[in-house]
Amino acid sequence: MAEGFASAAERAAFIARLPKAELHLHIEGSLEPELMFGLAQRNGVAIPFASVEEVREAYAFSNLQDFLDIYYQGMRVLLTEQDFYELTAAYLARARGDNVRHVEIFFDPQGHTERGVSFSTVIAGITRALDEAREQHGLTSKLILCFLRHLSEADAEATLDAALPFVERIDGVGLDSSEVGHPPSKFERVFARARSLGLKLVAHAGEEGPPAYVEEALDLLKVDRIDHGNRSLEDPALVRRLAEAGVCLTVCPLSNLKLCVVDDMAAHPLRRMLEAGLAATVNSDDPSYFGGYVNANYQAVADALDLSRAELVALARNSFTGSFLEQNERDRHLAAIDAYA
Ligand code: HPA
Ligand SMILES: [Zn+2]
Repeated sequence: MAEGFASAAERAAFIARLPKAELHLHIEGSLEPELMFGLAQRNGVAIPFASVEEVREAYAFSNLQDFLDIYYQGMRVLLTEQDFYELTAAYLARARGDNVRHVEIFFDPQGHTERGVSFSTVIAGITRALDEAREQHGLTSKLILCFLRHLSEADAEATLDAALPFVERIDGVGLDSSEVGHPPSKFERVFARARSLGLKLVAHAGEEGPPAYVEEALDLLKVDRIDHGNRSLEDPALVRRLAEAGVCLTVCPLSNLKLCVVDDMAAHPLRRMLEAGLAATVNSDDPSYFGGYVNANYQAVADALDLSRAELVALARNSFTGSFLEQNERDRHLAAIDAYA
């Protein structure tokens, strides 16, 4: 047992009550099978599953694309403002239950607008739930619009145009979907425009793609954070650069296992990242599809790697220092972690 914990149960209780932020969460990836069924029925959308159990059985993936195919199919049940509200409210309730104090949520507007759902419908439903959580529970949030990298840069530009009337509600842009063959360089111009609008910038890189994609995200897109970043470890010079610049990595242990980015949780690189001085964090990515929300991710990787109290505290601290919260807000959360630990 790692230093400081008498048992696995004691570590689980420590994780459960540790204040944390979640920085890598696709709201469409929090669609639980029960809600998928309910919305399919309410909206008259056909889904190729007979039961909730059948849906869960379909969640066996051998790579990112396997997952994406089912993820885009799942989101087809989301049609109305109320649907997006219920989706987001359900995630926020789970996050609160995990003692998450701040969330930075991705959404994929192109997955909806291409089906005829308007940008305003999507953003109205999501922000209604975010505002409610802030007012009722003090759970703060930022919203990050992701461009689908398997589509063209022109499509991303059109999506940024569609976002302009709502830019006050959007804190940043990101890049997700099929990574290999769609390098960050493909989106250099649209990221430059987002930057000129004052938006924060993030990108998925080094999940399946090579370390060079992480470098491109830094050099060409000028991102503030790297989502995943696992394959950075293959390049010692890149590791040194990320560590020296304090670039936050939003790591997703259960996602990595489910998408075969790691073969075994015991081989997960999280401790190696911390030992290399990287600002790694723990996140759930698509919790409904990958088998757990943020505490389940901390739990799975902490058990497999026998993480210590100090390592868990470092991960939680990194989640706030890597967030887009204002400095005084970050300091308030860091003080809460110090008081708890
Ligand atoms: O883990 C992911 N990687 C890339 N695209 C995604 N879209 C949702 N989740 C993911
Ligand atoms: Zn992701």
